Amino acid sequence: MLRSQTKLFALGKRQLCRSMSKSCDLTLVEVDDKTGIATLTMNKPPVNSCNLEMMRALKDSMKQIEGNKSRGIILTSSNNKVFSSGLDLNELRNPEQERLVAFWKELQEMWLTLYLSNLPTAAAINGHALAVGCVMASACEYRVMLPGFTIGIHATKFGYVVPPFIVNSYLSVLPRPVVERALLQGKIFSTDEAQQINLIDEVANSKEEALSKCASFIGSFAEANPVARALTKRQLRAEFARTLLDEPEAELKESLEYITSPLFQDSLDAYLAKLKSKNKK
Ligand SMILES: CCCCCCCCCC/C=C\CC(=O)SCCNC(=O)CCNC(=O)[C@H](O)C(C)(C)COP(=O)(O)OP(=O)(O)OC[C@H]1O[C@@H](n2cnc3c(N)ncnc32)[C@H](O)[C@@H]1OP(=O)(O)O
Repeated sequence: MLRSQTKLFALGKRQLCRSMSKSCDLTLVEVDDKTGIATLTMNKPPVNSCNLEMMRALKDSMKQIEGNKSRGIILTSSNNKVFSSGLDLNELRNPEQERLVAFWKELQEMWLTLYLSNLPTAAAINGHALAVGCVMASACEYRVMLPGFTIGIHATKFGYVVPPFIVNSYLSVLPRPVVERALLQGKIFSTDEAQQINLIDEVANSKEEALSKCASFIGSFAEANPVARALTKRQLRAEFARTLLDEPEAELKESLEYITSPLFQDSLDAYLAKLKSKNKK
């Protein structure tokens, strides 16, 4: 702990906060003293799956960064193979009602916090970004990805209906016909394919380069008035966030009904068994 803090200071970075779970720091926030840009690192082994605590940690970290007058947020991962594997599927399997409600509300709030952040946001995608991993990257304003990884929302492949706000995440970066085809096919894109359709903005050859490209993007707003920028962004994005801003309870109800249905639970069982069996072969 002390050694890593010393290293952060040597790099001219301040450690703003750590969101702790019982056994590890779920998120790490470092602010570059020179640029004022905060790097928010997802740090939930093994694959940054988003359970209730992880999404709460992400939301709290983003709010803390906004409150500390940082100039922008770069979202990345401490795992050099996986940016995020999306929702923690164990949260959806035979869920206890109270926890499921808290979990889904946290997903809604985490997404709104990122999508409507007052600050410029960028994702340094240094590993696979699947399902909600892709949704988080798409909620940022800019995406830089390393080669050799995959990104996409493959929900329909394993029997999940894609909720409207997740559709909207895609719609804010991709043209409608591309979104329709990608979601209906459950398409997972390689880095090259993602660049071709503009799901990502740039490719970088290392995490450092990705962080630097994200920082340059955030720096491009240096001349913009932060309040005018934030309010304009909110106006531009409000339409896609409307369902969750106006009717979160209705979206929650619809999702809970679907998640607890035998149809969903059966396909989840089969999918989880397939995922686990991969490691037993
Ligand atoms: C209108 C009605 C609305 C209804 C709405 C309801 C439906 C909502 C659905 C919305 C859509 C999507 C939401 C999601 O995000 S679902 C999550 C989907 N994610 C995945 O399918 C990712 C699966 N994981 C992988 O493909 C790979 O793990 C990886 C990310 C490519 C990494 O590969 P790896 O070889 O490095 O690691 P691996 O050995 O596979 O995994 C390590 C252990 O982690 C477990 N694990 C992986 N991903 C998850 C996950 N998402 N949740 C829980 N657990 C996960 C994996 O099983 C390994 O465990 P173990 O070591 O074998 O025990």
